[in-house]
Amino acid sequence: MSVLAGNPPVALTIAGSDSGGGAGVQADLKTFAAHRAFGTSVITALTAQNTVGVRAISAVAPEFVAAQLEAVLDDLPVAAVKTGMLATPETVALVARFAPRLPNLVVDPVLVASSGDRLFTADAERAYLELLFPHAAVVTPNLREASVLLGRDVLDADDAVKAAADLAAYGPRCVVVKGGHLRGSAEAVDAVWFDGRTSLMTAPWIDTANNHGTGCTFAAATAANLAAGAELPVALAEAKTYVHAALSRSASWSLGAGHGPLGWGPF
Ligand SMILES: Nc1ncnc2c1ncn2[C@@H]1O[C@H](COP(=O)(O)OP(=O)(O)O)[C@@H](O)[C@H]1O
Ligand SMILES: Cc1ncc(COP(=O)(O)OP(=O)(O)O)c(N)n1
Repeated sequence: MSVLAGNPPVALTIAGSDSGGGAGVQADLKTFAAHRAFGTSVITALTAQNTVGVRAISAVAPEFVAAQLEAVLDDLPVAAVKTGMLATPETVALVARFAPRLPNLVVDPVLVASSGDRLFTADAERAYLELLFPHAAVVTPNLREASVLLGRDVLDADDAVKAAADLAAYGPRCVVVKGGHLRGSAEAVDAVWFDGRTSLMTAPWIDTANNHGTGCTFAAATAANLAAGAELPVALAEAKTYVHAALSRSASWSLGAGHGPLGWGPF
């Protein structure tokens, strides 16, 4: 048994609960643990969800989200933060007010689950752009989220490159437009805008239906790497490698009738 010398880095997820354990807070805490970060959580919504879809959502009142944030931040040395499902524009505004206390802020603007179920108030997405993006170290929309945020189609790698640059105008230090829903390529391609330049980040494509929670896992791994002191480009590259490994581990599992979870480890 190995014993850690000193304290582990502390990471915080501000996100919704996925009862099925594949996405949301559950995915984030498992990802933090796999990175040897001490995970803390502020829950913004409960979802009754499984590998097939989302059956019901109950948003947590913003005052109670604030109470959770105060409790964690008043006591624990949080070194990086990931936001996932924030559910309502009121909660986006609240998290933005806490931004000065949220170091290394990774914003995954969760709007719609891959199952097609909405996870954020319709037509209120500008709250993300105007209130939260300016505080982010990195924002990580998928293709559909980039489309909704920009009000135009983002369908292929060229569109993703342009979208990353356009979203950067809202003030985050870095933008990753994730290409996990691009089809017909041997590679999983993401567009990254950083320091005024756009590049592509790639990994071999894993052919599996067990892809529920890839976005949560990527953002949480990035936050865990930042909490451990990694520079942003390294944090992103290592998160990409980790998602690939986690997808490989669970590729042949059959947990649930729909899109199954990732193998975060140590399985
Ligand atoms: N089948 C796959 N094989 C390899 N990488 C993947 C696969 N699906 C998604 N990814 C990667 O997982 C990360 C999350 O992307 P994506 O699935 O688009 O996010 P979301 O879950 O938010 O829709 C990205 O780095 C993407 O390239
Ligand atoms: C509670 C909760 N949060 C986030 C998601 C979306 O997860 P994500 O990894 O972005 O994507 P998919 O698994 O839907 O592809 C969720 N479903 N539930």
